[in-house]
Amino acid sequence: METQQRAQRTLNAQTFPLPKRPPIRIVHLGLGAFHRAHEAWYTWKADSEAEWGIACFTGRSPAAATALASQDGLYTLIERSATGDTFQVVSSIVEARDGSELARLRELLRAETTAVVTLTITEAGYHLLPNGALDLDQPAVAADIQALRQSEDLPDNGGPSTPIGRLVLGLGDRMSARAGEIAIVCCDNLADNAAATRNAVFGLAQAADPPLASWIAENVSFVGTSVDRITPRTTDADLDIVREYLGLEDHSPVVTEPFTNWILSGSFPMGRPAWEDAGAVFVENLEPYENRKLWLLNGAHSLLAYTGLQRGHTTVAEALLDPYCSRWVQEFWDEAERNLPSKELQISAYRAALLERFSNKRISHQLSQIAADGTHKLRMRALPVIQAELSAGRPATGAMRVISAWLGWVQGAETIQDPAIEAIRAALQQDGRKRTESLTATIDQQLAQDPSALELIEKLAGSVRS
Ligand SMILES: NC(=O)c1ccc[n+]([C@@H]2O[C@H](COP(=O)([O-])OP(=O)(O)OC[C@H]3O[C@@H](n4cnc5c(N)ncnc54)[C@H](O)[C@@H]3O)[C@@H](O)[C@H]2O)c1
Ligand SMILES: O=P(O)(O)OC[C@@H](O)[C@@H](O)[C@H](O)[C@H](O)CO
Repeated sequence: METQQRAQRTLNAQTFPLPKRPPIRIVHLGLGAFHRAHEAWYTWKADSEAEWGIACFTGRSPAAATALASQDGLYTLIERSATGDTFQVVSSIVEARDGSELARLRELLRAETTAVVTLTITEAGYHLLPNGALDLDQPAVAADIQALRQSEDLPDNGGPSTPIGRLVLGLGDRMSARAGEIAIVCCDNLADNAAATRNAVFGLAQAADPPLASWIAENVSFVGTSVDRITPRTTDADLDIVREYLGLEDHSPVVTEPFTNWILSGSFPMGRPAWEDAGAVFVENLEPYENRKLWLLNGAHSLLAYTGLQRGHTTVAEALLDPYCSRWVQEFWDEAERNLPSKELQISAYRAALLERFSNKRISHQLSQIAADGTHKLRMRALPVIQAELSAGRPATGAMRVISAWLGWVQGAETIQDPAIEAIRAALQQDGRKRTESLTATIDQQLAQDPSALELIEKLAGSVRS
């Protein structure tokens, strides 16, 4: 009875009283599930918790901000192991806003107290070309360049619409206010994500406001990271579980696995939380860790998504139970491992741990979620392994199967979310080898010009469906 009465009430600072909230010193763009399971959790768990609060902005829709703001930024983190759930109420997010609230974003970036900007806006959110440069021809980017050119005199509801455009706008304010240096930390699954973010931010500033680009070159530290914690979308059943446990309504709980990893490389000129207290690791050379994670974990995720969906599976754990999918993962991993410093990175143990993590049936990680934005993802998850294997004179069958499975999936999928959707649709109008070539070209032009690669991609397609 008491639980029922409490469940009428929502989780917030009145129903869940806390000590004084920390001051905002971090601005985060991309208020999604992952940020709340990862960086916000590390910030809350660190001993510096009382010093570092986060203001979060959504990317494209206000929904996540509205729900979280109504709870004073508080939310429940459900850590879901194979055997049960544990619950923590995380309080490091002190403000949650829609990304279009530019006045507040600009105010925060003008403040000397703001020391760090972090990003989880998805791979596609950076609008980068396959060569890593900003795609200035993308309509959203071109519109942002125009908006930034009139940033002194923005209309009421005008202004840049992409997270990178909004960030560049705020950096212009920081420059004018002489508020000092700042660190920008990319927490998206991108290869060399510090350079990718620099290319996007610097490229946009250079196109819109060259003096600002020079200021960015001098005053912004781009920090690279490898981020890891499997965090699927929250379901209605999760809301019920939290209500039962907490006795309060929480409209924004997050479900994640117990495993978590954060490796960072770069400097923080205005300071940072003591994230290492919560297990984060700071290294000089990020690349081997990043490759290990992007190729082995994310590469296998994409392989399971495209093969699994074609074979009638819906979650990662289900696909892994399919002996074919599981064999293809091992075959891909063998190839990837050959191109990693295996001993130093303890790849055998890493692979064993991944199998255990993927097999957690209580984490319902939807293959359809992983399948989105394939052209961007495969460039980082499978292509580097293909390139390394081909240059060593090997056929790269395991990694080529990831590309082949993607081709098979796009040819039968009811809905495709991808930044290259127009090129994909055009390719689907073609037949036979021409179709294979055009689809492959949406991922990599060079691979599409390699006849033996195309032959292998076509040959492997049959095995996925059989
Ligand atoms: N979920 C995970 O397990 C996980 C783990 C490691 C890293 N990541 C990284 O975090 C990213 C976000 O994951 P999530 O689970 O929080 O997703 P999510 O869908 O919960 O949130 C994504 C956020 O990015 C914004 N966004 C999405 N597409 C955008 C676009 N094209 N332009 C601008 N903003 C956009 C959304 O509005 C939202 O604020 C992933 O793409 C990945 O790079 C996720
Ligand atoms: O989040 P995405 O869309 O980049 O990729 C889907 C998954 O591969 C990814 O979310 C992993 O679960 C995550 O990277 C694990 O740390």
